[in-house]
Amino acid sequence: MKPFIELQKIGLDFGKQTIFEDLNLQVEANEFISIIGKSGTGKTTLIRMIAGLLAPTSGRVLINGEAITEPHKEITYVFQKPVLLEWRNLLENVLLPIELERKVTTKDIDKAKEVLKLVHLEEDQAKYPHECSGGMVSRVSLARALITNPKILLMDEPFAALDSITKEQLQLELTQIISTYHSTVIFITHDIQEAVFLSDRVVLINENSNKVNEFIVPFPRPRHKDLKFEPEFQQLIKQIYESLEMIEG
Ligand SMILES: Nc1ncnc2c1ncn2[C@@H]1O[C@H](COP(=O)(O)OP(=O)(O)OP(=O)(O)O)[C@@H](O)[C@H]1O
Repeated sequence: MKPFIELQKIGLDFGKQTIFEDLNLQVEANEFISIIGKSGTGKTTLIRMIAGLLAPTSGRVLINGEAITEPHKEITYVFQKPVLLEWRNLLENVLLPIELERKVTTKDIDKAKEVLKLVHLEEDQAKYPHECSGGMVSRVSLARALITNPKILLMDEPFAALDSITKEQLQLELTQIISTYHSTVIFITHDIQEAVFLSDRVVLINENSNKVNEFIVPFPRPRHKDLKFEPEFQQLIKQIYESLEMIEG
């Protein structure tokens, strides 16, 4: 079976700086993978290429066997720093991707309310961004990504700025949401525990941004937060940590 997302022999230079030399990666449909690597290894650059926002210098990015040359309708990008429009309430912010394409219908409004409910913000839809906590802003950003039913969700450290309790709640919500939406997810994080808890596979990349190691996460879904205290879970974190230490030197 051909992979849903395939990076074939990717090379990328920014001027004299080589970011990728020969990166190969395959992602199956409905798979959740996390990418971990030291700051500056090219993780954001990698998902910008998958999003069609940046062309590789050599090699190809294929989605469902077709080369990506521009932003793709079925891909949604959740940024590191969520950007909400301050003059629009939360419901209106969630509706933005639809409005940029066409006239909003009552069905769209119902759908926006449904995704806001999924992220536990149904009571807050009339609030404005300045009235929201960091966790709420991240939830709105996730709801806005879901309204288009994306086949592929690219998430760039979406929870990095949150406190650990809020982060944990959002991780649990994300696992539930993904099982409802059947999206394929590529998730960037610096947090090994987060990567293991959320993913089917954790991919480590190094300084030359060539994939160096990957770890299959064998725990069945749905995953409960107590999984984090299981010895097998801790053992896998240790293995990834040691592998990361080795590639970072
Ligand atoms: N548009 C660009 N033009 C030139 N250089 C760039 C551009 N975008 C990124 N870079 C450089 O490419 C390298 C990789 O950047 P990238 O943001 O992908 O790293 P990252 O692994 O996501 O880092 P972090 O973990 O800190 O977010 C960095 O050295 C960065 O300065």
